[in-house]
Amino acid sequence: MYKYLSPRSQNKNENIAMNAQRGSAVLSTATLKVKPAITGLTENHRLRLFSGSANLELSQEVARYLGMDLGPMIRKRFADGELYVQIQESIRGCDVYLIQPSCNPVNDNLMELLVMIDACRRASARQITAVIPYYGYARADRKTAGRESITAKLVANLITQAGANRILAMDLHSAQIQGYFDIPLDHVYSTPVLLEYLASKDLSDIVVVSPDVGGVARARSFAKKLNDAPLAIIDKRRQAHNVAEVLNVIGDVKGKTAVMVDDMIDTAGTISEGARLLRKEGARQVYACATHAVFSPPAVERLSSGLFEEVIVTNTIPYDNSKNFPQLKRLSVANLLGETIWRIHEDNSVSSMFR
Ligand SMILES: Nc1ncnc2c1ncn2[C@@H]1O[C@H](COP(=O)(O)O)[C@@H](O)[C@H]1O
Ligand SMILES: O=P(O)(O)OC[C@H]1O[C@H](OP(=O)(O)OP(=O)(O)O)[C@H](O)[C@@H]1O
Ligand SMILES: [Mg+2]
Ligand SMILES: [Mg+2]
Repeated sequence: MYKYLSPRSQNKNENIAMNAQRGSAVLSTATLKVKPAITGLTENHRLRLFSGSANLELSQEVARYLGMDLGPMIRKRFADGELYVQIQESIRGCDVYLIQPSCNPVNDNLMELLVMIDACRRASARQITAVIPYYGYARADRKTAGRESITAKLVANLITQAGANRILAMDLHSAQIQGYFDIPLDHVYSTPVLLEYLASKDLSDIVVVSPDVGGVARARSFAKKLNDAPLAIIDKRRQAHNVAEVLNVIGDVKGKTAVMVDDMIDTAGTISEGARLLRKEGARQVYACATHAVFSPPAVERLSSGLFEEVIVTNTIPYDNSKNFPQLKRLSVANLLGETIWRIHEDNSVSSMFR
């Protein structure tokens, strides 16, 4: 499976080494490959990285991995609240990567992404890739009742219409969102980062649990990579928006270490109600893993109430450290995103990172 580097030195002249081994790539110092972005070797296809304001810290980490700086960009608001963006260097003929998760405030962050894409298109960028570590509006992925919008599709239309040529997204809420785009979309997963951390904990007698039906494929794949651990599935219903009700657990959890896996934790209703049921059914320990820490109130209260040994999330969404709680572990997906950007730029396989 793909093995990512621990944060690299900020030395811009440092090279990344890639050593392909049996279809998976292991980064090592054995074979060095100089990045064109650093050396200017392929000047026509220069890679440029820009960040929106949604998660600057993550963008900076990605830039560090790639051994480059974030491109200069002015972003400000006019007196009336409208947004102004100007790229501060020529990007004519460049391959531009715009990093912007559409997290809360979702409409502002989404609009900023659209304006950035439009600015790059009008500045004659050769290719524009929208790097969207967290895709907002993803849960509106179908009509669950009459006269609703499929907003995830609307967002895909907006991003495409703005001028993006390609999307890089991480752990989309549902796989079908890939098909909402008619431009290439690389879908990557935080799994290698989560699994590496779990491996360091040396847990035994694991059962991987999907907290709802939508998470089954994700949990099954996770279980396979955890030495073919058994799978359990929770039957969750929603009688109202933002209200999760768990009915039953399918599978044996008694005496086991339950590792719940989900794409996101929002209000934490799903994961905490699920954990309560797992405890009731005799699970010895409960770990929660999720890529996107949306953490809308009262998530922190629910997650720190003693149901979990640990709550393991990533940094696709920025986190207010004042809301930390003892069980929270935040892992970085910056190197994984950086490696993916590099592979896209170099026309190398992305899927082989996750075999
Ligand atoms: N952002 C959202 N927060 C909470 N619930 C949402 C959001 N966007 C759409 N929804 C609703 O979630 C359910 C999804 O249906 P599932 O069968 O649970 O996938 C649906 O009622 C959406 O309106
Ligand atoms: O923390 P919460 O506020 O409970 O929200 C997070 C949950 O909501 C979504 O599932 P959804 O209800 O869409 O069900 P699905 O995964 O089966 O589509 C998401 O996949 C999480 O499971
Ligand atoms: Mg859903
Ligand atoms: Mg779910």
